[in-house]
Amino acid sequence: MTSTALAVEAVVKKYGRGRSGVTALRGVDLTLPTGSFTAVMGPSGSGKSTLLHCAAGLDTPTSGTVRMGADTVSQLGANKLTAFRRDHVGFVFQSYNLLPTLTVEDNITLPLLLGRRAVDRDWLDYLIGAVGLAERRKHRPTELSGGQQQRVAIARALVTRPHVVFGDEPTGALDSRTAKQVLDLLAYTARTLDQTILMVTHDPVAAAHADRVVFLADGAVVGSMAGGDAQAIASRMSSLGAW
Ligand SMILES: Nc1ncnc2c1ncn2[C@@H]1O[C@H](COP(=O)(O)OP(=O)(O)OP(=O)(O)O)[C@@H](O)[C@H]1O
Repeated sequence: MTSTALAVEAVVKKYGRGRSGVTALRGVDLTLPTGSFTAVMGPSGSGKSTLLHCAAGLDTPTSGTVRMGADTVSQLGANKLTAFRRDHVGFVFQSYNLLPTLTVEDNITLPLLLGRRAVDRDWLDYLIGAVGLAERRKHRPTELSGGQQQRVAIARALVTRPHVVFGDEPTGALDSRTAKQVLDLLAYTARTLDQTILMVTHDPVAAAHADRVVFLADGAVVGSMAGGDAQAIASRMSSLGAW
């Protein structure tokens, strides 16, 4: 039986109030089974980043609930939310956000250090090997290519064995060949490590690496597609008036 890693239920997000207020999400439901790789696409301003931020506990919905594992994330106060994100959520952003003074290995284990958790050496060795950086573990980020730096960020996102890894345009800064390697790595972690992934992207080629693409328009889910190729995803985006 598949379990649910993330459940977003009836999430509404409003910014501001009154006439200048903006409703960015209008009652979004989204369920991610454990080990699934989901891409979120939609026109500019459709609410993709807002959804990612609310789902990941970076922001709080105006109403509705977000559950991850046994926790109702949307009900946690600020301090508990910070600890929850550190211990149970992984992030991969377009900018790699690595600390330049730390080695590859120390960047990867930083979330454990911050959470005062022990480093599982076997898991660390496995991850460094899986992201193809076994020869680079003592190197610093400036000695690595963009793709290698993003692979460090992916290992760092996985090191806590999070409920969900959230990606915000994780390949936005990479050339297409390197982007493919990073996306293949994300798909591999979903398939072989049962890691659940939610990725926001503008790129149909990137979205095609996911098992499912969810389309947002004007703050609402307007459809989804499983197993579509880049062309099918692009034509669905065109029908939403995205291009
Ligand atoms: N902090 C904020 N204050 C007010 N309005 C906001 C804020 N953040 C987002 N919005 C508005 O909410 C709506 C959704 O924005 P969001 O950034 O989630 O869209 P997006 O689909 O990620 O867009 P893009 O693809 O351009 O990054 C937009 O109308 C945006 O202007």
